[in-house]
Amino acid sequence: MTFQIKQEIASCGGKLMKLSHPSKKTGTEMEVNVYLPKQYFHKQDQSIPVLYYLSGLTCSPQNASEKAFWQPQADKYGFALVFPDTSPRGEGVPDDPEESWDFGISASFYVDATQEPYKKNYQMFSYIHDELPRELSQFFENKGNSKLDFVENVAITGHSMGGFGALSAFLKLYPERKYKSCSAFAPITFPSKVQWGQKAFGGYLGQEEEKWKPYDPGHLLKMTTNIGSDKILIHQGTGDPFYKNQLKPELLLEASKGTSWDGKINLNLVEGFDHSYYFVSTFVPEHAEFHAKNLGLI
Ligand SMILES: N[C@@H](CCC(=O)N[C@@H](CS)C(=O)NCC(=O)O)C(=O)O
Repeated sequence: MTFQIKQEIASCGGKLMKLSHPSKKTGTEMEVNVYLPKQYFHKQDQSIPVLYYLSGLTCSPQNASEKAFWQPQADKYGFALVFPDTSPRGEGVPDDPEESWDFGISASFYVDATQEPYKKNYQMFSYIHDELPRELSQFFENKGNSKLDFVENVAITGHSMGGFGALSAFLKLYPERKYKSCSAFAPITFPSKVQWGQKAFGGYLGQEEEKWKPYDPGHLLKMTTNIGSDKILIHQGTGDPFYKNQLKPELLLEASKGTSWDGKINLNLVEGFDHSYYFVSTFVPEHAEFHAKNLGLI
């Protein structure tokens, strides 16, 4: 199984590669964008770390590639970027019976579904955190001047549903130190407590709330022990229409009280910012610096 190169686009000092590949996990062709920073094109002694960016509801890999402005930051510090898709797509992939944009296609919530008819294709947790990094490593092995590290020296971030996906994966895989750092832009922080999350978890994982806990950051904080000085960086705009009813970062802070994550969640409420990429791109430089430090680049 390998990748097809759909397009290679010169961007900033490096190159954006638009790729697609057949996924065993989702049973579909998956699109993914990879940004190779300028350092990739000059021989490096050290391998180049990777930052994964998970997008929000209604997105494809294109939204963040085009308007989050990560590329100059990747060049500044020397990390590569991976922008996966937000769900499986294509013929036969079940969508939301209500035809809403908050569930189904482009709304996978990055979990491994256990419920019919979703479980066949909606295996996004295993796809993103296991299959995709392995496949990318193989594809890029012995290509170009530099080695890319898709598996070990990696960090994760995301926006909205993708912010949830980043928090969830970081905490769920924390015992094995899969991701060196985690940040999020306007994330859904405690999905079990809000309508978007209840609909998604109910549909993909079933109605039993116990089955939601292993993906829910609000519960994972209690199930995972912070072993050092690890912090999570979050920005949330106060003018975001989803802030008070779906995202609710205060719930995460509350849930962290008395746990090993108490005081380790750096929540920045930023006055007036909305939910859009105008907001995301404004705070990308701060998140880039945070991850660059944790990836050992500065
Ligand atoms: N389609 C929804 C908005 C959904 C939305 O805001 N999606 C965010 C992530 S949750 C996004 O990134 N949208 C794509 C974009 O801004 O490029 C609406 O009509 O209200």
